[in-house]
Amino acid sequence: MIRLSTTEADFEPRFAALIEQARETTAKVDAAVSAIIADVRANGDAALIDYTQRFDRWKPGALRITDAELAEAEASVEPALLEALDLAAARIEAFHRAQMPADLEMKDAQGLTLGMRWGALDAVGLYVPGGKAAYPSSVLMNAIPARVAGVGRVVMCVPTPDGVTNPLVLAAARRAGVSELWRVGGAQAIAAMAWGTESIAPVDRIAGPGNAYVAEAKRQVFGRVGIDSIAGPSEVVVIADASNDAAHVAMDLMAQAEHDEAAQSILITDDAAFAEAVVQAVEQALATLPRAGIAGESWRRHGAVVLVRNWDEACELTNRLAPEHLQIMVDAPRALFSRIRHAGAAFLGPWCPEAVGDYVAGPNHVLPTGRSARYASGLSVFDFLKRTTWVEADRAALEAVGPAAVALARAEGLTAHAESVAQRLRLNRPT
Ligand SMILES: NC(=O)c1ccc[n+]([C@@H]2O[C@H](COP(=O)([O-])OP(=O)(O)OC[C@H]3O[C@@H](n4cnc5c(N)ncnc54)[C@H](O)[C@@H]3O)[C@@H](O)[C@H]2O)c1
Ligand SMILES: N[C@H](CO)Cc1c[nH]c[nH+]1
Ligand SMILES: [Zn+2]
Repeated sequence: MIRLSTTEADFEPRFAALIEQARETTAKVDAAVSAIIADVRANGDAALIDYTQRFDRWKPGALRITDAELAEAEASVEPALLEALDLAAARIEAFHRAQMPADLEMKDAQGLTLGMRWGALDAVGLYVPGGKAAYPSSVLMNAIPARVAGVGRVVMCVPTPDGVTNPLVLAAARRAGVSELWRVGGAQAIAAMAWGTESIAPVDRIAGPGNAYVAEAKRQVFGRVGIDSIAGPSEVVVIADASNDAAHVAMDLMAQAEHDEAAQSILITDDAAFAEAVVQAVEQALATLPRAGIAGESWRRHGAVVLVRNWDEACELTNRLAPEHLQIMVDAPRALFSRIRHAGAAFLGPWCPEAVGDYVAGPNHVLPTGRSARYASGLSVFDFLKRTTWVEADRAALEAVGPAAVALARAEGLTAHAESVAQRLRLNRPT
């Protein structure tokens, strides 16, 4: 963990290095990932089985998880957990249904009718992480928007380390309407969904979070398929003033740190004593957390406490960090939020820990990382929809706008373009 203060002379290079850390995570694994993708393209299922043996420590007899296994798993989950899953699912569905856009149709002054029609993708691949922890919540976050958008074939890949399948993951997949479930993880799963293998038919777009290997693999298959965003190792920036409980802030930082040694948790505050209280509280938390190994490593390697002179500085630094998650725990958090341009998702006020967004708030927890929140957004129904624009014209409409099209086509030297309009209007060719 590093301590930074905007009053220090060497602040700028040290802060720049902190920004780079998150980007470097996926860059470090790019060669390993391209080799895995090439192998899956060449050797299909055999490569998937080989990598599962190597990275997940077991050899699958069958790659696909059957409907019977899904039903059996669901039956084994305690009812209280299924109720929690259903509450989360209902809230996620309500929020994503509210996102569904309307088609557009307008008739303009020249008499053309112009439209934009939304349509669902045919087949999508969802990655649900499962290396260091199982993520039933990520099943819901991935699959519900896909289903709400109207996707026909919803494929899901999840690693099952040591051959152990998490029953709640399977229950979530069943309830969220996943059509095919495969026990494959990592870059090999992304390659399989992008290129196809003997058993897994390729999809049109891949969504979902994962570790550095998964995030880099999505980046590398982009173009062959669409992707949602680079949703890699988790990140949080907490902007907090001294009125907060240091133990709460420490736990908010550790909530992301416990995902992955590569995760990044950053506190920005204007109070030096509060900063130290949070650092102490983090140490205390690490003494009790079951995942202290991962969280401690993440905190030591990528954690930071940044002391600022004022909230203007906090906003500027946050915009440069473009974190996946931002918690704002100051007076009038909305006013400060209005000055934030780059963050995947924001959580306002002391009663809104980010973990509420991970599970039950409703907005998606699959969010851009590695500073990609500067240009990307969290998963939504829009990742499973695409637009087709359309135009309808009658003779009068073509007469109104056609001559301008002819003039522009001739200016571009594209005679067939010009003629396709001109002949309809019986215009004369230029001499
Ligand atoms: N950004 C988001 O929206 C979001 C949401 C949830 C989780 N996450 C992140 O997802 C990640 C989950 O990571 P995880 O590891 O628990 O599960 P994971 O499923 O993402 O990764 C496990 C897979 O990684 C591959 N792998 C591991 N070591 C490898 C190696 N040396 N070489 C090649 N491949 C290797 C294996 O194939 C393994 O199956 C965390 O980083 C977490 O922070 C992000
Ligand atoms: N915080 C993660 C996104 O970075 C999502 C998650 C799932 N379960 C718990 N947390
Ligand atoms: Zn989380």
